[in-house]
Amino acid sequence: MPDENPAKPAFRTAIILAGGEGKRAGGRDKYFFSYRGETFITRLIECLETVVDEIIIVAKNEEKCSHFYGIDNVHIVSDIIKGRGPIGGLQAGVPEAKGEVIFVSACDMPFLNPEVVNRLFDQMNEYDAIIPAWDEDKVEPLHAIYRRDALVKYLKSHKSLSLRAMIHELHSKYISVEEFRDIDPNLMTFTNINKLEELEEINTKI
Ligand SMILES: Nc1nc2c(ncn2[C@@H]2O[C@H](COP(=O)(O)OP(=O)(O)OP(=O)(O)O)[C@@H](O)[C@H]2O)c(=O)[nH]1
Repeated sequence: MPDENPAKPAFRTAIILAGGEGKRAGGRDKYFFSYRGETFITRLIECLETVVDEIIIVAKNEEKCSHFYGIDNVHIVSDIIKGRGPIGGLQAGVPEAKGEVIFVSACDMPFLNPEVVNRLFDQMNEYDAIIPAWDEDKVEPLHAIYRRDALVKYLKSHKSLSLRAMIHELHSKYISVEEFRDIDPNLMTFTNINKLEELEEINTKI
């Protein structure tokens, strides 16, 4: 008899970390930077809604993101304690996540590629985290997949606000970014814009 109830794929959450001081951007909110008239945060939502079931935006200032209220499957939460960096953002976002697996994204990645995100989800298996890596020293923990339970456990007992310490403690698998060149030849998905000059450059050159 055919299987009438095939295994449902795991519910997927994306967390966009939209806080930070943006010192290198002159104190500006990078998620409101625009690429060709569209804000980074809108571009991220448009990309991620094609590959996850819900999106959680963790904002330093929830009010500033209030125009995203009402978008299907997009939730906005505030940092519980401000100024703790990305780990602080995760402390607010992870408890809200319904997904067993979570894509964690920075807010300053305007060229996020949904196929790359999908491929990361496909690698999950028995690991706590799947982290793209350029080499041993340069890794992409804010363009990575995490198992929710592992994050919950880590965030309950962590002693450091360092992302590097977190991925070191988790059972992480590192994947060379080169694995994604077939779908994103220039690896644009990993581009992150920290400075006004970099913003100007992408809007004039690309
Ligand atoms: N929710 C939340 N996100 C944060 C926090 N700190 C950093 N982030 C996010 O984490 C990502 C990486 O942050 P960075 O670019 O390293 O730091 P930044 O503070 O945004 O920028 P700089 O001050 O220039 O270092 C960005 O998407 C930030 O928005 C925070 O305290 N809360």
